[in-house]
Amino acid sequence: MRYLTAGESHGKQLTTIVEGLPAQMPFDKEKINDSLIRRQGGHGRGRRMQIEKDLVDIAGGVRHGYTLGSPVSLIIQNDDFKHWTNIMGEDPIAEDEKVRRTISRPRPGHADLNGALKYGHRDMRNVLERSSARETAARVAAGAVAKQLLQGLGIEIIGYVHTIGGITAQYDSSLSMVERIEKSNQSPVRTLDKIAEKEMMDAIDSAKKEGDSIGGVVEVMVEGMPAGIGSYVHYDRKLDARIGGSIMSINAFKGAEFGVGFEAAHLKGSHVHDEIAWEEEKGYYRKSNNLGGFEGGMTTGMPIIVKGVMKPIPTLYKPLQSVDIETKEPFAASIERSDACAVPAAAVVMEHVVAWELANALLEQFPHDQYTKLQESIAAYREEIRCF
Ligand SMILES: Cc1cc2nc3c(=O)[nH]c(=O)nc-3n(C[C@H](O)[C@H](O)[C@H](O)COP(=O)(O)O)c2cc1C
Ligand SMILES: C=C(O[C@@H]1CC(C(=O)O)=C[C@@H](OP(=O)(O)O)[C@H]1O)C(=O)O
Repeated sequence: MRYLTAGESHGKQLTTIVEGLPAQMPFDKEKINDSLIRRQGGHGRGRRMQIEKDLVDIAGGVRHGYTLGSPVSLIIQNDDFKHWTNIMGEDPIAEDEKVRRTISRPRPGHADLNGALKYGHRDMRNVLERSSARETAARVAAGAVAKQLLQGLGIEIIGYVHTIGGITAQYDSSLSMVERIEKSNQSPVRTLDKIAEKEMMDAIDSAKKEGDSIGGVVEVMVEGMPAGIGSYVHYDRKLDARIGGSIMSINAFKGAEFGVGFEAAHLKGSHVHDEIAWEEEKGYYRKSNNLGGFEGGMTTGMPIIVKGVMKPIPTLYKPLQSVDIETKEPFAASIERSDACAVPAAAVVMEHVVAWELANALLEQFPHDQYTKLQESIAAYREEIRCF
């Protein structure tokens, strides 16, 4: 499976094309809309999210609630476009107007300067429009399709906030998937800890008041993946590496860790490696899950637990020093609007990019043109490894 996204932040629309889905897969557009709405929410978002109401339009690949096996085309309108038609329109504009609207002041921490240098854009709007995390709506749409593929195979996934601005959620690690889904969805900062939730919101509010921004850590949990998905035989087939790469590709994400992750540097092997056991009903399992569901680039069959760290939002009301690329003079950056914290939204994004990698790996290992055949193959494989 593969997908492409197109569209600028203040352009007409975002387009996602998903190719390689099996035919006959139940397809519920409302599930995509639920994911899109979840991504938009969260304490700390800026004014743009009051303008947008992300809803998907299906423009191909689906008929009467089932996939056809042809590319699925997903469209999300940018409601803000109506305010940007002369800035973002495709027709040429008068030279003086162009000069007046040119952005020549790069923001530290964003893609502005590097993108301008690389593509030769003297107007950095040509960079920021596509480097904007508006594109994550298109990725969530693709991931929401992947989630539907996973659900029919008994695989559930949820993302929630672990840390915001140094406040870390404390939650019972034995919380079930259903409890995690409920708590994450009910929380305005998508965390599982009510007490931390209040502190996180306060941290966001005070950063905002100071004209600053904060980042955090997001965790994704997956249940129901069979063991042995991915491969150890080649670097680019290691599923944990692929997931890590896709997490790092989310705007502002700076790292990913599985299970105990970086903490492994301080622990003895006997406190890291998960002992193996077997029972007739569930087959092989681990007595602990310190490695977060991966060994040798393959799933262990235990829940996947993966975290991603998001840096603070780069666009700040509090000015940072930069250099105007026209005058080469230093200036203190000032802005019109921005999120103060988008970690809750990023939890939803990460959930969906991980879902995509899992669905893709399953289809790679069990290639099928028809969804029911994929379901049968996975069921047979589960049975085969249970009594292996
Ligand atoms: C959901 C989400 C919302 C974001 N909102 C903003 C924002 O309002 N302002 C901003 O400057 N950056 C925002 N970012 C981060 C930038 O898009 C990101 O820092 C930028 O693309 C540069 O990429 P890098 O940080 O990965 O190097 C957001 C990121 C995510 C995931
Ligand atoms: C539009 C979204 O996020 C945007 C991501 C973003 C950035 O620089 O990444 C900057 C802001 O855009 P604007 O300048 O239009 O306010 C955010 O609102 C979204 O998440 O849908």
